Amino acid sequence: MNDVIIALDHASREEALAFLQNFSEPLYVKIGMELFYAEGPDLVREIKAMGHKIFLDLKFHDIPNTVAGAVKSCLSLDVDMLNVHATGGRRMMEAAAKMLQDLPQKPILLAVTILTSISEETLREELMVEEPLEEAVLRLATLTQSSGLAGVVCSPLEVPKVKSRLGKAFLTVTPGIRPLSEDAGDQARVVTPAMARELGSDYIVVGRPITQAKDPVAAYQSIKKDFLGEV
Ligand SMILES: O=c1ccn([C@@H]2O[C@H](COP(=O)(O)O)[C@@H](O)[C@H]2O)c(=O)[nH]1
Repeated sequence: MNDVIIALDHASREEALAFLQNFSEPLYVKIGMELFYAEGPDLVREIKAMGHKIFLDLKFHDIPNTVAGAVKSCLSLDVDMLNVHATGGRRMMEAAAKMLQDLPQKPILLAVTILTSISEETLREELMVEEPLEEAVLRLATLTQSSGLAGVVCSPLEVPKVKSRLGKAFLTVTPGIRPLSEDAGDQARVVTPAMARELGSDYIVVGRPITQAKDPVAAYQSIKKDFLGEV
C-alpha cells in the first residue's frame, strides 16, 4: 500500500481543522509534536473519528520502560502508525514492540533512523558519526528490523539499499519530499514525489509543500499523482 501522509504541523486545533475542511476525502495525516503538545490526545481522537488515518509522530526516545509505557498510553488513541528513535537501541525498541504483540490489529511501529534534516557533514562534524550516512541508516534499519519493528523513517535516497538488505515488506516511510518548485528549507536530504516512487518508498510524508500551498487540495493531488504514478 503506497500513500501520501500529510504532516499536520499546525499550532492549534482550529488551524488543523480549518486545513482539513478543504478536503472532502479521508486522508492519511501525521500528527507530530507541535499539534500534539498544543492540543493533546483529544484532537487525535477527534481527527480519527472524522475518518482520517493517523501517523502519531512523537519519536519516542527514552529508557525502555518509559518508552513501553508511552506506546501503551497511545494504544487507546487507535492510531494507525507511531514511532520511536532507532538510536534508543535494541532494548528500547523491543520494549516498544512488545506492547503491540497481543493486539489483534496492530498499529505500524516504525523507528526513525537519521532525520532527513541531517546531512553527511552534520552527521560527521556535529554528531561524531564517522561512517557514511547511508551506512548509518542501514545499520539502524537492520537493528530496527531485528528488534521486531515493521519499518523505518528515512529519506527516499536510502530506500533502495534498505529494501535490498531487509526485504520489500520492511516498510519505508519517507519525509524530505519537495516538488521541484519548492525550497528544501530545513531539510537536508530531499527528493521529488516522483523520485520517491522510483526509489521505492512505501509512504511519503509531506508537510509545508501542501499545508502552506495557496491551494492545498491541488498541491496534494499533484503530489499524490506524481508519487502514485497515476495519470
Ligand atoms: O526524518 C524525519 C522525520 C520526520 N520528519 C517530519 O516530517 C514532516 C516533514 O515536513 P515538511 O514540511 O514536508 O518538511 C515534519 O512534520 C517532520 O517533523 C522529517 O521531516 N524528517
